[in-house]
Amino acid sequence: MARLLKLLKQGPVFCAKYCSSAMSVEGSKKEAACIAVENNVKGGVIGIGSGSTIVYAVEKLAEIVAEQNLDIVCIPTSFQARQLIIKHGLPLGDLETHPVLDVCIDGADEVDTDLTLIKGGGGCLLQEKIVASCAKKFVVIADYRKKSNNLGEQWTKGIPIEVIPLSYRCVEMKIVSQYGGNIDLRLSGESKAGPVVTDNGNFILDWKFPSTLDWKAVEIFLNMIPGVVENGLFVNMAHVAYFGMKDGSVMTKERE
Ligand SMILES: O=C(CO)[C@H](O)[C@H](O)COP(=O)(O)O
Repeated sequence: MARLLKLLKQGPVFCAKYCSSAMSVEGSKKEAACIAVENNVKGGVIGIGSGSTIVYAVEKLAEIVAEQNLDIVCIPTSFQARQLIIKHGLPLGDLETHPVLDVCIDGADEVDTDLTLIKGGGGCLLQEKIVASCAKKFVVIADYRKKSNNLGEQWTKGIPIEVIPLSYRCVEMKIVSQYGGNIDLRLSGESKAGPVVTDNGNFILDWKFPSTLDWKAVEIFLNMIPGVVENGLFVNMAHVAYFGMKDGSVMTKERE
């Protein structure tokens, strides 16, 4: 109890839930997702992110919509998100009819102390960034492995960059000549020979950057390269992050 009281006094970083047993990664994703939905969804237009953590958020959303008879519309950020919304019987909308969202909830691959994010581990960064940019509030949900002091400490696969297929070699060369590091074209693996093709028909480059950089400058540089459609750096976008911690607590970090 003393530890709980101490955590509750920690200003914007506080413990929303506490239990003493060690939590699995999946358990911590679920805790973060549930608290984020409880705290941020009161109805209205909701952006639904992609990945494994968002699955728990949609389950919780379906639960509270049924319990509280909430009036919502869900805007998907990917094919996966659309299927999740449909599976749970939630109202499906799009940006054409709902260009302003009340809140967007999404996972992340890494979150630094400024709430700068790397996203796109699941290859959905383009639609994720578009939908998040239309939301009055962008809420990130993540397990403890995603919380980091500097980008690259936790997520070692690099910054995903969505590119028009014919441009991928030229884009690679321009990035490496400006900043260094190395780049892999993301491949499908065993499911299909050849590159991953995004929901938008593009390729993904994963850039392993050499050091901590000025992320806003990098984001702008990347998006100025002809052939780049979007990159997985989300700078000054997230308003709040919920981290499910190993001890079962949920840590909340707001952008300063
Ligand atoms: O950006 C994403 C997909 O493009 C995901 O939100 C990110 O990869 C986190 O996924 P998970 O919740 O499975 O850890």
